[in-house]
Amino acid sequence: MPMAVLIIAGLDTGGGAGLKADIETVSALNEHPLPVVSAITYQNPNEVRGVFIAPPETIREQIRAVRDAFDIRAVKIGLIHGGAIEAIAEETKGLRKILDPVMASTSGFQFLSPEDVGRLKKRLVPGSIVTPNVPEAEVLTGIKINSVEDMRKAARVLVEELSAEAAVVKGGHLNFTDVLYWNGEVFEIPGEHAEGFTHGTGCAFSTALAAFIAKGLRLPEAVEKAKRFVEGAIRFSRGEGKAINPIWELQRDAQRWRSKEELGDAVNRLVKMGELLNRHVAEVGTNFALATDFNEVFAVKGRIVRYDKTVKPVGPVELNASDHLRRALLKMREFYPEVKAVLNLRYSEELVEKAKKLGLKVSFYDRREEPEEVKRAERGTMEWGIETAVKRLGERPDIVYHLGDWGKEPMILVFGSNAEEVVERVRLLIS
Ligand SMILES: Cc1ncc(COP(=O)(O)OP(=O)(O)O)c(N)n1
Ligand SMILES: Cc1nc(C(=O)O)sc1CCOP(=O)(O)O
Repeated sequence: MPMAVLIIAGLDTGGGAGLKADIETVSALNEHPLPVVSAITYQNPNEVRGVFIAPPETIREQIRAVRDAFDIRAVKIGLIHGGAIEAIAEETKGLRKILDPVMASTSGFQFLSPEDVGRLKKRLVPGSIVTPNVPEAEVLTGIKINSVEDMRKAARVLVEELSAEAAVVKGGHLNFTDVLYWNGEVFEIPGEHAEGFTHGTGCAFSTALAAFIAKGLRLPEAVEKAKRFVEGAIRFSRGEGKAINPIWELQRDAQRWRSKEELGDAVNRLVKMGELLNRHVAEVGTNFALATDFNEVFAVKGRIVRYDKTVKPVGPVELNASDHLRRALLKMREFYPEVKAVLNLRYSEELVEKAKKLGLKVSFYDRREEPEEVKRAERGTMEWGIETAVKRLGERPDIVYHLGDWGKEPMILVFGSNAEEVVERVRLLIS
């Protein structure tokens, strides 16, 4: 049965941080969110314009309503106002609290005054698991933090002098290592830089921590899992809200499933063109790649090869079963994100002419023009080639070909906005 997690936080109208991120986080981790609105912010992905503070009594009544009906296993406290601190402290007495001391937005809007910070230290830090980032830990402890050693000192002060149950000082602003001080022990949780949007990371981390605590995990394990959850939420973040994506795992898995099905069906239709396709299969084999919205790429393991008079896929459709096409596709998607699929055919003038006659947009690159530094680099040729072809045409190419080079087979790449479109283009080209 899902565990109830009480969330006291503000609403971000931009849909990036605050309650929306918190509710998604708890739901994604399969627990039950109990959202208590502490403030309504007027913000978009670029700026916080203002904030309406919920009166303390409305926060009190919201908490009471759910305390009376749910078995609350953890409380996450995010953006709050100084005036509500007393009510929150009273109404959450006896509950396990995770306090994200939100002081300012990344864009610079100040949520807590110095007096409010003083009240927070006195009334909510004691007994809570506090999750400050480096600037917040500096304000709370007065310690200047430039190293992991300084993070350890700050975490220790939060527990031993300010009476927190535990402190997690997050190293995102420093070196990605988080420092947990708990039960007299220091734990270092290393992390890695994840590429993506980071707005809302503090909210998602503390809420994921609350959800893992609600599941009954020991604190060090809960911190480790919350950190990995947030790394995924950054890596699989999406452009709309310019923020982390707490439901990344659900969306990623759904997209993986759909893409595998779509490509599998398309490969089946393609191999039905066996005899016609046979002579257009490249010497190195033909592969067929399909990208998800998260830029994960499926392809045919072992490629599609000639087989007697027909063709056959060597293995099944799998994630990361392509190197060349994956890189070509991802580069094309940097210019044209709507392009999702690509397939390679053996080069022939006949196919290029046919493509032009069909009205497809054709471009090319010449490997002999590849700059020396790209040639020397391990893996830059496909990316350079696609960029060159895109820039040469000045619009989205449907077909990109190259004439090969020493030891490199000439090739035609057929792009499409989905796997079916690529199959259809191949059908028209070879028929
Ligand atoms: C309603 C609301 N709550 C929290 C924040 C802070 O978000 P952000 O600036 O992205 O900082 P982190 O949560 O990522 O540390 C907010 N802007 N709005
Ligand atoms: C080997 C090769 N070179 C290509 C090119 O366009 O230059 S296409 C290709 C075949 C597909 O490779 P993969 O299975 O790594 O995607």
